[in-house]
Amino acid sequence: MSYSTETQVAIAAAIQAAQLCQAVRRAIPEAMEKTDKSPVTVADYGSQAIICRAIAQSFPSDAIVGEEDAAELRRPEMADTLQKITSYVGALIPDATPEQVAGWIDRGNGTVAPRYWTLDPIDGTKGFLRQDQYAVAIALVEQGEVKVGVLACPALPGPGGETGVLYVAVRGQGATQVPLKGGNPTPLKVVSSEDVAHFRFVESVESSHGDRSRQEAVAQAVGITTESMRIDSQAKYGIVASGQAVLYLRLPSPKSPDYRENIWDHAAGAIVVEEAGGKVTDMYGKPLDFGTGTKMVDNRGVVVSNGAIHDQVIGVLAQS
Ligand SMILES: Nc1ncnc2c1ncn2[C@@H]1O[C@H](COP(=O)(O)OS(=O)(=O)O)[C@@H](OP(=O)(O)O)[C@H]1O
Ligand SMILES: [Mg+2]
Ligand SMILES: [Mg+2]
Ligand SMILES: [Mg+2]
Repeated sequence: MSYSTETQVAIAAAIQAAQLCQAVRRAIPEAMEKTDKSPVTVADYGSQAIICRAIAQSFPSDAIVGEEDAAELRRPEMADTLQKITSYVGALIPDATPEQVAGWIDRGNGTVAPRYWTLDPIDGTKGFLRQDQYAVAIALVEQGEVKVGVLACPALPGPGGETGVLYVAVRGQGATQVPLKGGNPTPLKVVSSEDVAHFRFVESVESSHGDRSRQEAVAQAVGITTESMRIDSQAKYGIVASGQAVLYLRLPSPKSPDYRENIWDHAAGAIVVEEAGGKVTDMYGKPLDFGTGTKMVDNRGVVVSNGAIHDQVIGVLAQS
């Protein structure tokens, strides 16, 4: 299957959602209280509304599993927030009503099915608020395997120095990056074995989303001598896919050892790296199973590499 309509719909939706997120972020006052999460709330919901509407229009019978839902938003005390979201959505979809917006968001309340879409309207919410990295992630999954992945990273510098990159991958057809503002797509390729300068690893900015000391020990054991790059969101997958780092480690945090990863936090990024020639598994070397539900209950941790060093990383993990 070529998945060309699916890919075009996901690309257009990701670009619009990213525009909405950037518009919300530009309006964040510099002196905003650190604890005020309202901008990310507006952008999260607005982004999910745009994406679900687009998918539902083109693929009315497909299930959509999104991170957010509109239950909170429908409460009377949230009317102002819903209005605000509707005005941001309305800048892209004229005449959108609050009721429609809530309905589009709830279209993302589906469950995992033989064929379904998953989306993270803003991945890296903490990065979004920090004016740092975040991503809009959309993926199509069939029989537990990701077939299409589209990842917009609106704050990430692209290869030409411009800000904002769109990563696109289709199973068996390779992966490309293109400036979010438009331009020519270029193929993505992971770090090659000779490219020692890029033998670096990436991990989360949030220390509670991983096990930093173990991640550092594993990286050192496979010959990575430089300090980690810390980047929010699935932008980390883009960094590995584009050959800027050889490894992304996400090991269970000692504070939440039973944590299971969400499908929407990995689906789009994983196929981008795989189609760029890399490998993605859990910490035991098992493929990520996107068919078990919203949480990947049969996987622990995530290891993303250029492929060449993968078995060595899994071997070190087995012994440590
Ligand atoms: N304990 C724990 N362990 C692992 N992962 C967790 C944990 N808690 C949360 N999350 C999920 O992490 C998502 C953010 O991704 P990152 O850690 O890559 O980015 S960041 O450093 O937090 O910005 C974040 O996604 P968003 O909610 O979309 O931001 C969460 O789904
Ligand atoms: Mg997320
Ligand atoms: Mg999110
Ligand atoms: Mg979240």
